Order: sequence, then C-alpha cells, then structure tokens
Amino acid sequence: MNQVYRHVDTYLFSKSVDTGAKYLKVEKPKNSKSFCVMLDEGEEIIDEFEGATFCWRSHIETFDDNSQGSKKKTQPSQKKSYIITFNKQHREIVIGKYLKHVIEEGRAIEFKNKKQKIYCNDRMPSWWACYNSMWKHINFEHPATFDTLAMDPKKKAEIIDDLIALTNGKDYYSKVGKAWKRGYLLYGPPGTGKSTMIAAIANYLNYDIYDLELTSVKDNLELKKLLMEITSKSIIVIEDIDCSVDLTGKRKKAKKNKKKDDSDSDSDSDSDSDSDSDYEGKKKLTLSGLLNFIDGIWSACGEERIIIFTTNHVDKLDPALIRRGRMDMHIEMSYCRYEAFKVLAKNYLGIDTHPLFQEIQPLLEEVNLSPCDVAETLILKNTSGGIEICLNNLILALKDSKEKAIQEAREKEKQDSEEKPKKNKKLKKIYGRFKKLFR
Ligand SMILES: Nc1ncnc2c1ncn2[C@@H]1O[C@H](COP(=O)(O)OP(=O)(O)OP(=O)(O)O)[C@@H](O)[C@H]1O
Repeated sequence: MNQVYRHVDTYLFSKSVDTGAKYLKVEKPKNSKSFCVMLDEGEEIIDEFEGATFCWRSHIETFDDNSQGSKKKTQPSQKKSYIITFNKQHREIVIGKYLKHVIEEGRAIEFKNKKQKIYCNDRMPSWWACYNSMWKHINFEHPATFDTLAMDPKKKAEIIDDLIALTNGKDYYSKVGKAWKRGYLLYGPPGTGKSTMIAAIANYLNYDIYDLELTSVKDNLELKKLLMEITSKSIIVIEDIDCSVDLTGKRKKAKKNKKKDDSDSDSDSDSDSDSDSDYEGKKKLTLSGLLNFIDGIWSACGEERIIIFTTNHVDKLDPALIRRGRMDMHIEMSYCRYEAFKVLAKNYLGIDTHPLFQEIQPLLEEVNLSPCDVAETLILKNTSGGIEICLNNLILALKDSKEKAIQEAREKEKQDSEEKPKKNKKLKKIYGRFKKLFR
C-alpha cells in the first residue's frame, strides 16, 4: 500500500511541476526511509484524463492518543491521505482506468528518475554481513550509449529492436509461458566494445547491472542466493565467461567417459546434470549450477531481466551454455569497418566526412584493427589542425597493421612449405610400411 501511495505522490508531484504549483513540500514521514512529496492540508491539484477533470486534495487527520487516559504523554499522530473529487458521470473512468493510469505513470516516472547502480559480488569483508546483502553497489555513471557505440548500424538497430520487444513483452512472455528474460552472448576480439555495449544497453533501458564474478562464488547454493537478491529490470553480466571458472574442461572429460553419444542439443542439456554429478563432490560450482542459474526454475523469480555473457573465445564455451533459449542472441563484436569508423569519427572528431576518408575506407575493409585501437588514434591531442593529424595517424596505424599481417602471412607460408617435405617424408614412410604388411 505504501508503494501505491508513493506512486500517487510521484504522479501528483510531476503534475504540480507541470502546473507550476508552489505549495508542494518534501517530507520524510515518520518511520520511513524515503522522502515523500506532500500537498499542504487543503491544497489541490487539478488533473485531466480522457476529457474528465479530477481534483486531488490532501487531507490530514490527527489522532490524539493521550485522550485514551494513558499516563505517558505522546505526540499526536497524523494520517495523510488524498481525497479525489470528480463528476459522478466519470465514476467508471476513475475505477476502470484513471487510478491505474496514475499508479503506472507514477511508477514509470520513479523508474526514469532512479539512479542506476552497478552491483558486484566480490568476497565481502566480515563487517559487510551487517548489511544483509550479498551484493555491494555504487552508482553507475558510464557515458556509453548506442549513439556512441561503433558498429554496423543494421546490427545495432536489430539489437535495439530486440531490447524494445523485451521491455514491451510482458503479455507475450506470459502468453507463451516463458520467463520474462533474454540472454545475449557478446563475443569478439579484445577492444571491440563488448563492455561498452553492456553499458549502452544499461543506459538505454535504465537498468541496474549485476556484475557476477563467478570466481568469488563458493558453490551452486551461493549462486542461487545471489540470484534471489537480484531485482527485476536488471542486467546480469558474466564477463570473460571462458576464463571465469573451469566449467568446460571437466565437463568434457566427464563426457568422454560417457558411452552414449548425446548428439541433439536438448539431450545435451539434460546430460549436463549427469555429467556434472560425476565430479559434483570435487567441484562445488558446476556447469549445471550455472545452467540452472540462467534458466532453471529459480531464474523466473524476477521479471524483465537480461543475462549477458562476454567472451573472446566463443569456440571454447560449452555448447549447452550458449544454446538458443539460454543465450537467445549471439552478437559478434567485430573489428572496426568503415561504418563503425564513421561513428567514431563523429564522436571523437565531430565530422561526418573528410577527403582522407577515401583513403581510410579500403584500408579498414582489409585490415583488422579493433574500434579501441582506432579510437586511440582519433583522440584529439591538440586543437590546431588536430583532425587531419588524427586521420593521418589512423592511416599510418592501418598501413602498419597491413604490413605486419602481410609479413606474418609470408612467414606462415614459409613455415608451411618447410614442413611440407617433412610431412610428405613421414607419409611415404607410413605408406611403405603398409605396403610391406599387405604384400
Ligand atoms: N564498438 C565500440 N564503440 C565505441 N567505442 C569502443 C568500441 N569498442 C571499443 N571502444 C573503446 O575502447 C575501449 C575498450 O572497449 P571495451 O572494454 O568495451 O572492449 P571489450 O571488447 O570489452 O574488450 P575486452 O575483451 O578486452 O574486455 C572502450 O573504453 C571504448 O572507448
């Protein structure tokens, strides 16, 4: 009920700001942690909805507990409420739509104004226990947005559409019987913007981030407890999942021992628990624990959640961990190509075009330079003639990389050609032996 009251307060506050009302005051009610916006006794706010007019008035009732004959004198207590008046003919609108609208609007305004936070589960010092939470947090103030993120615009638009579908998907998810959450796998070489993408998603949705450090998690039970403390409308991030804990190697070992070949992906996930149980005793945080964390029964104990894994080595991950349904969208963060470069040039140098772009474009298509390396060359180091210097620095870096790549390719070719006669000699030897055997 308190929460509903808070949403109404927020809504009325926003209305009073719109109408420039002066009589609002901010108070901290007794026994409450948060501040509340109150109308003074008898003050009014007029609101309109679907052609009907509503008048909100604050009402304060005072209770004098001393009248009960108690010896101990106490301060009179106050109960605040709102009285809403409207024409009788609008009764249906009020009950059917208006009150719901007020609460939803209030909730949305609160969500928009809330300070984003980033949580982490690093090992807590003993005194932390008094906070009764397994997560530490600070305010999240990362400047990355989808506008500053350099990547193929089509891919970017696809991701934004997917996020919008998630946030509007309450009814859809309940209709299809799926937990209201989405998993994204971000993979690609270092410096291609995986962490930047997470910050951009968080800022776009105004979600909190829970940065889950798997190496600090003692066992599956602790993972479950961490999950239970994560709020709705949040992003759970596991960075560098391939290096977090050895969830893959041991499973593969266990799999090798299995006689049955689990080929289809569903039976693959079912076999997770079987294979894990082989070494469950030795290893406390297991792959099956993590799989349950992502989409087990407990994972549905919150709504509107996003789970993001990042990795530089997608091929090292267990297929069960990243199969569709767990990681719904696989997003490759790639080297900087021309379209992505244009975003960086706009952000860093404030330009949409430049004659030097003609030279840069073909180089970017054939050289693998990460957006991080490109961005480094574009940072303006002085103001006079800076843009041209930056672009020339980029051209130099690209040419340098191209030269190195050609050099490496030549060396590899040389190595291969040296190894080829050796390999042929070996093959001839084996072939000779076979010939002898079958003679
Ligand atoms: N796609 C991008 N768009 C804009 N800036 C980028 C992009 N990629 C990298 N950067 C810049 O490079 C820096 C490093 O990028 P980021 O940490 O996001 O890369 P990463 O892929 O997560 O790297 P790693 O795999 O090493 O963790 C960022 O601070 C950002 O300034």
